[in-house]
Amino acid sequence: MSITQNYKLNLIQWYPGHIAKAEKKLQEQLKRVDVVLEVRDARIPLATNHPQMNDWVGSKSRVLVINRLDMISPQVRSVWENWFKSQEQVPYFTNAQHGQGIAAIAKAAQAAGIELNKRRKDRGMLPRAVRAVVIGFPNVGKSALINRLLGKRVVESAARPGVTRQLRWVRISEQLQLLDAPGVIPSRLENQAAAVKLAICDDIGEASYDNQLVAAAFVDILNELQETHPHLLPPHPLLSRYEVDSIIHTGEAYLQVLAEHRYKGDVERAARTLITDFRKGLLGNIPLEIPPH
Ligand SMILES: Nc1nc2c(ncn2[C@@H]2O[C@H](COP(=O)(O)OP(=O)(O)OP(=O)(O)O)[C@@H](O)[C@H]2O)c(=O)[nH]1
Repeated sequence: MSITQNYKLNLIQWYPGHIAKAEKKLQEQLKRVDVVLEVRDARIPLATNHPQMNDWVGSKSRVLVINRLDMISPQVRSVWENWFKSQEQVPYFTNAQHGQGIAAIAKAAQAAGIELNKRRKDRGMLPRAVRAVVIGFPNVGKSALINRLLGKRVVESAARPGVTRQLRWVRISEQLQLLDAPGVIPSRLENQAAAVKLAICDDIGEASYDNQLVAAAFVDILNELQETHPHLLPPHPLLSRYEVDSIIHTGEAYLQVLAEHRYKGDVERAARTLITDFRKGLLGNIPLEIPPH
């Protein structure tokens, strides 16, 4: 059992109506496509998986995109690659900000079209372009991925989700067309260990939370990983940046010590700085999850 499961975060639940509405919108999008491009955050590939995903995708083809490749080390990428392989899944690693790995995504989606058109031909139907949608948790890089696939900006990156508008198809190639709006997976906050990781990575959408609890959980996760997998982390990431090491402290105690050392005792400022520095990559490439055994 992970340390973070002991945290009771003050995460505000989405209203049930809100979740139902988001799920309905997602279903509307999924209904229209042959292929689902599912985007996850490379720092937390498991917390950015939704327990209902298999049901939603059903028998459609699925391309598993692990985005923010630049935020994990090559070693961490490699252990995830092996783990997904052991689960009989193929992960496609991307950096949607700079365009790495994008061509392989388009190719994988198009490959699904070959099967599709074989079936159509058998039924005497004309071939058509394969239809796809990009889905994922808030802020994982869905819009950036769509824009990269298109090679131009059609979707406002970082636009707030929830605005209803007409679904439109955009053509990526002769063989592939894409819904221009990404599908947002509604947060499920029952799993607090996953929720805290989503909050640390800013992948949780419109929920509010206690910065100090989130920052303390971050330090606890980091300490745990430093003990179990030191070779997968940068050496002493907090000591290097703040001149105070975390390893001898609990997350909560570390915030106090850091606040005293650098922020005149302002614990909230220490917490916000920690989270922001992590999100900006200023602490180095730190994964918050490594594959389970
Ligand atoms: N470092 C890094 N940043 C990325 C990457 N992909 C996207 N981003 C950035 O992450 C932020 C969120 O990206 P978006 O494309 O808006 O994410 P989204 O999933 O569409 O977000 P919502 O609209 O909130 O659901 C933006 O500032 C992007 O520039 C990546 O691979 N690496």
